[in-house]
Amino acid sequence: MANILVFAHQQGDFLTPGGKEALAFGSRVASSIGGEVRAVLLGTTSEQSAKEAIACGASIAYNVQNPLLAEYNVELYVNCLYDVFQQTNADMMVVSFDRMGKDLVGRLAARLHVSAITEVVDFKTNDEKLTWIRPIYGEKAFGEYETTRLKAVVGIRQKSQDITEFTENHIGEIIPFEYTVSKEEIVTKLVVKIQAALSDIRLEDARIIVSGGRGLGGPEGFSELQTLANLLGGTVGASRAACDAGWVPSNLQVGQTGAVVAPDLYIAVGISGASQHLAGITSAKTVVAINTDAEAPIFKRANIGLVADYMTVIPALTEKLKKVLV
Ligand SMILES: Cc1cc2nc3c(=O)[nH]c(=O)nc-3n(C[C@H](O)[C@H](O)[C@H](O)COP(=O)(O)OP(=O)(O)OC[C@H]3O[C@@H](n4cnc5c(N)ncnc54)[C@H](O)[C@@H]3O)c2cc1C
Repeated sequence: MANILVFAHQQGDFLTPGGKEALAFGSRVASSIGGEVRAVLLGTTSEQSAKEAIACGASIAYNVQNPLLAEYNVELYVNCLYDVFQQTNADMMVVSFDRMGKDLVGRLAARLHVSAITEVVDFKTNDEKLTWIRPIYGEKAFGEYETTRLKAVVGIRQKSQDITEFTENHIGEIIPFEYTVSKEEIVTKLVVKIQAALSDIRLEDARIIVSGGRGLGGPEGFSELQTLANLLGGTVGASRAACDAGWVPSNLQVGQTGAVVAPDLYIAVGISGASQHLAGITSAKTVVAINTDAEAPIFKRANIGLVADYMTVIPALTEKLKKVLV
């Protein structure tokens, strides 16, 4: 019977959507190949998130209570997850491939000497082989990758799993897990924390995103997008070109190498719509594009398109909305 260990990442007392997705995926694999899901929670002081992990399908939730783990540190997290994996004889580790997962998956797989499979959205089983499915070529195709043995660290693509079907009635056990480390042993130290985001709403959780690209011509344009986003109760995103230019912090980047988002409304302003950008917005419900170039690829993805200069459209739209909403 396979022992599938899931890193159930929590924020405060609750699991993150990514942590729940990883549990949902682990549960699907477990019921398909015959196995059980165990969750590992790092740095928790309350049992609330461990109970949630059990409601999400875990038969055991290992609660690693160490105050040094309260703050994310890649070195500590890899060491601790490695210990839990080895000591619980796990066969496979499932991790959400969110920002933290992108940091962890490769390092953990290297430590464990197992395969790392990233951006996984689905799987198939046949003849004791597992086939992992992940988008390739900027979502234009899906690749299938076989592993002949279970041992692997699997990174689940964000927003790819259904997390609506959990039941509070699932029964499981919370087991405290001892992980000891002294401050002196930690090589990587957090020196300073810099508040980078323009908004408190995480891109991955936002219902409305107003995103800007190189077409804004500079950082000033982003203040206008911020005003519009605030009015709509949303947040600001950006293309890689705008982030690379230093106009906004890189944590606002949407796309293949940035955040994968699934808002109800995505307003792309001065963004051409390169495949790498579109890879981050495949799950956006309604896309509005504002671009001066009628041939820009973003219009193929957009539900509503305006061939116009953003400098005329955004202030007019903001004024109109102020009258209606404020
Ligand atoms: C491996 C790899 C990974 C990548 N990952 C990402 C990623 O995660 N996210 C990402 O975004 N990119 C990514 N890129 C970069 C991507 O290929 C594009 O270069 C980038 O998305 C372009 O950004 P942009 O649309 O802002 O700029 P541009 O392509 O330069 O487009 C600017 C647009 O603004 C329009 N415009 C100009 N003036 C105005 C105006 N006044 N009003 C309205 N519109 C105007 C122009 O017509 C144009 O369409 C990646 C590239 C590689 C190679």
